[in-house]
Amino acid sequence: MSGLSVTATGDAARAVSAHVPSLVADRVASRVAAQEPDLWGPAAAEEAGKRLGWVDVASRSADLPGRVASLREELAAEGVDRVVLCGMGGSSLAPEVITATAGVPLVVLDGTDPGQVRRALTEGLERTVVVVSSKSGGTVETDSQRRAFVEAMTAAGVDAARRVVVVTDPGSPFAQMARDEGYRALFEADPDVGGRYSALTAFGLVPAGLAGADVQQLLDEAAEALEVLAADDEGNPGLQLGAALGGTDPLRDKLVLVEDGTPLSGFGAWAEQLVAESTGKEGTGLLPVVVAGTGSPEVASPTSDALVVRLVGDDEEPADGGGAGAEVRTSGSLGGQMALWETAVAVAGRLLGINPFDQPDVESAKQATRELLEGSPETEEALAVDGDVEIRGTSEVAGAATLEEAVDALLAQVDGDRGYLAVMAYLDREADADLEGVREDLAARTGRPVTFGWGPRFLHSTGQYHKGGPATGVYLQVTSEPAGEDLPISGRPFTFGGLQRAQAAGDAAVLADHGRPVLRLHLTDRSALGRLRAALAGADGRTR
Ligand SMILES: O=P(O)(O)OC[C@H]1O[C@](O)(CO)[C@@H](O)[C@@H]1O
Repeated sequence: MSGLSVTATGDAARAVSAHVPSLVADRVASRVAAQEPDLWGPAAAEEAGKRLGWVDVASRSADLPGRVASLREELAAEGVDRVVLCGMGGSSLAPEVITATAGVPLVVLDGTDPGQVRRALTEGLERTVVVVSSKSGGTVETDSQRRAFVEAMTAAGVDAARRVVVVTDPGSPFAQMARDEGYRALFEADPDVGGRYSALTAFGLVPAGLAGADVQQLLDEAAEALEVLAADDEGNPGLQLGAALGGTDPLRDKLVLVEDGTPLSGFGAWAEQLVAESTGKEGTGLLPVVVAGTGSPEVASPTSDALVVRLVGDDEEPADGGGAGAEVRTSGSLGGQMALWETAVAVAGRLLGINPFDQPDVESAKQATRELLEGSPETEEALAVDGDVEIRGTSEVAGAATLEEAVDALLAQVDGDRGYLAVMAYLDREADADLEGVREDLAARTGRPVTFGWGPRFLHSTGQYHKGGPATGVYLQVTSEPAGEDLPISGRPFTFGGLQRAQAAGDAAVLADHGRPVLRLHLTDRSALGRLRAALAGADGRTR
């Protein structure tokens, strides 16, 4: 028994009835398990041919729990018990949910905010091991974080080479660097598994295992689930969830994810990347909307284009199959749920007619950032300055003279039937965490789904959907001067603050090129956050 459960109601149940029989007839489950690359059309076959290794992850990762446990013991004997993970997207989201669910501490550094980076650098360096994770070995945020740690450790008299563990693909620049620098350990990951499918490879298991999570158990859970998920059977939960995700008609493309009794902690952020980067392309896809709880507007009164997915506990009563709206409930162990969602997203990709294994629109923002880093960081004149807030943006917000007017102008662009608002905050996701509360305010204010992402983290998640998915979004970007001093990056001509601003400007430029309405608010003093929050909440009682 895998303990996996998927139940669907309303339109989701109808999608299951409509699609699962043909998925079974086409032997989709067993063909995914056999790693047949032709399930997503001829154009996707080459990529799929090197991206399906996750289906036998339990055997591919079999040596990892032992290797990680030995390294953890060695480090503990040296008094090293604080684990920091530097990595973005698929290289950090899985360890975050694994350790949060296991209740073991892991410092996840997946940002470039100078204050956030500095904090990670100043707490307990003498007992810290840093896991530097990047599949490509070329991600600028991760390399910058590594440089910062090496410099800070060296300055503190700690032998940095003994404290850096690298996880990367064989042959990547990071693999070479780990050898050249003599870093403590190099874990070469499985190249046949893509970043967002890599939860149960070295990317998820090394940092989580070093932090003390039971990674062998995760693999056992996944192995058990993958057997069930390989069956050409109408009861296969992977086919059911895949059909519910990709097969509603018309497509309910706002996927509202809510923890509702699940023992898993933070699963939504991991699933968000898997779903958004896998499906958001060619003008279609599913927008994950991760909400705080069942009282959130998108759950309490779902819009007609929403599919609500409740992550429930194992003893939850199954929902009945009829009714209006659309809901799905899933439950099961963490390793099982990871395998379930990976399978379901691959199945949904087939139904949506896209290649779930590429991310064609991510590179454009990276390229725009590189150009800005090589030139001047901010070239766009402010349209208006209101106190400590500089206002920039596309033509839709050009007439605004005040912060409130600019916000109103942007919100007026949210389409009442299919639209969504994405808030993208390039701030310190720990110190400025309160800002996340505006998500609910804006959802109530607009009556539409609202996403909230911390930059640059979201660029490796919903960023693909923003550019490649349907043109139904409007975008609110928040940047700020650093709360304290900016932080140089050793050996680089730019600072963490400069990198953060360049990533924001680069992404905004690409969104504008795609014809998306964008409002950019830059706080010249971070104390203006309170005012910003009030303006977004519509604290003066204005609603649309
Ligand atoms: O592991 P890497 O190569 O540093 O990439 C991090 C993330 O960046 C992306 O490649 C693109 O955003 C993701 O797919 C990936 O998980």
